[in-house]
Amino acid sequence: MSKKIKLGLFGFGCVGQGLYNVLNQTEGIKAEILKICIKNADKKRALPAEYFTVEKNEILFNDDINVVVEMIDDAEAAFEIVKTALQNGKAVVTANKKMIADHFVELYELQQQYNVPLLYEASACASIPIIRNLEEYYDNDLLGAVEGIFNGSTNYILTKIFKDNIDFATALKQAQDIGFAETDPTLDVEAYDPKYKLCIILAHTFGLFVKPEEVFNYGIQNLSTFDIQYANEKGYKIKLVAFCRKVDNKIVAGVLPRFIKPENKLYNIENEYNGILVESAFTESQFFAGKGAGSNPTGSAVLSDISALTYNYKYEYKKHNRGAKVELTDNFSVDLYVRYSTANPIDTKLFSKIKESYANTDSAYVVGTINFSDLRKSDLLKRKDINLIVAADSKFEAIQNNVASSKEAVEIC
Ligand SMILES: NC(=O)C1=CN([C@@H]2O[C@H](COP(=O)(O)OP(=O)(O)OC[C@H]3O[C@@H](n4cnc5c(N)ncnc54)[C@H](O)[C@@H]3O)[C@@H](O)[C@H]2O)C=CC1
Ligand SMILES: N[C@@H](CC=O)C(=O)O
Repeated sequence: MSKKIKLGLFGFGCVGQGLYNVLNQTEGIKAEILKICIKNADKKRALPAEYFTVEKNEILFNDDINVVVEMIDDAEAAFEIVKTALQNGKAVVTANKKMIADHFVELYELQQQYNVPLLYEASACASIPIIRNLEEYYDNDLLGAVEGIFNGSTNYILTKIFKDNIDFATALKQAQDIGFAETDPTLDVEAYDPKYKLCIILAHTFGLFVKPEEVFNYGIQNLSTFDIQYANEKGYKIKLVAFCRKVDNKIVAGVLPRFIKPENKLYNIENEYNGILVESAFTESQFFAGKGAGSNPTGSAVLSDISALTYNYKYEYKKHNRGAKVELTDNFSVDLYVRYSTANPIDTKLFSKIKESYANTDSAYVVGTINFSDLRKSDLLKRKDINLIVAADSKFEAIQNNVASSKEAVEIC
């Protein structure tokens, strides 16, 4: 795109205002905001009224606007906006991971059909430039795993709980007030938001398009003081970790809380920061960290995409287009801590090996090896008196034989 960038924005909330700020302060890029489509016309805003409209077609069918930037909090409305913009030959930049994950294949096809770029660096871990790195830097490397902290709000909450002794509800309220949390914060707390980001990462890491429903997510909604005490006694922190990893030529993926030891790079990733570990055959291991939520950091990722459009950058979905033949599997084992109430014991036959167990009058836990596929079918996931946390040194082992191995007796001490 050699001509000057004329922007039409959708949404002027946390990210929209961040983009406005960074555009005003940056040097070099020639981009001008022509119109901003908002939902609520009555809100007081710092810009002159002529910038704003509530009529989306004033942007979507405006011939002077060549780039649409979508930053609203409604995934379905966002999809309609993005689809129409692409169909009208307008390049699109979006921060909306839910919209992308829910409509990934349609969005991929729209880009091919209309030959217009759709860029979304801000959608996965905000200011960390992970998508373009997976596409470009790791073009010819052999990626083995990408995992890390993909959600700023839950990391902020966990940091406040572990470092500042602030309770969950207060920390969540703070994350909402600063603008880190989604409009529906259960998307953060129950790990849907990092799962949407993981769906995006999976496409650019392994060439795999998956529906969000196919990917497992378990958040920090059931975290109790018992779990926090257990972590503190062991010298661990708890972090919500998204992972995708090639195991025996299949891909294991999901989001679950994990106990993190001090020597793990994720241990010192605090507040709204995210951290991403990339493992590949040639680089072996690399680590990226940066702000994963917030107004200017996310605005900066959007700005970077707008800038990339000036040199005609588009995603080529290289791993997918090379014909990557990989699929998701649940057939792997993981070491899991399961905390439950003694009044309602769990079926310990689910574990092929129990490594640790404990019970007091109210609460009990076991740490043991569990088949992920059995876990997904079990009633453990529905119970509110239970919390699941991946053990600190757990590996993802492929299960060669699906027949449950002999169960070891549980010793409650
Ligand atoms: N807040 C953050 O740190 C980050 C947010 N994102 C994503 O960016 C998007 C925007 O997030 P925020 O700015 O935080 O949300 P926000 O709630 O602060 O702002 C969204 C704005 O969009 C407006 N809106 C809703 N529907 C609309 C429509 N049909 N037309 C025009 N305006 C409409 C709302 O009234 C609101 O003002 C979301 O998809 C979010 O997941 C991505 C990375 C980081
Ligand atoms: N709600 C999200 C915002 C950024 O993607 C988060 O907390 O990470």
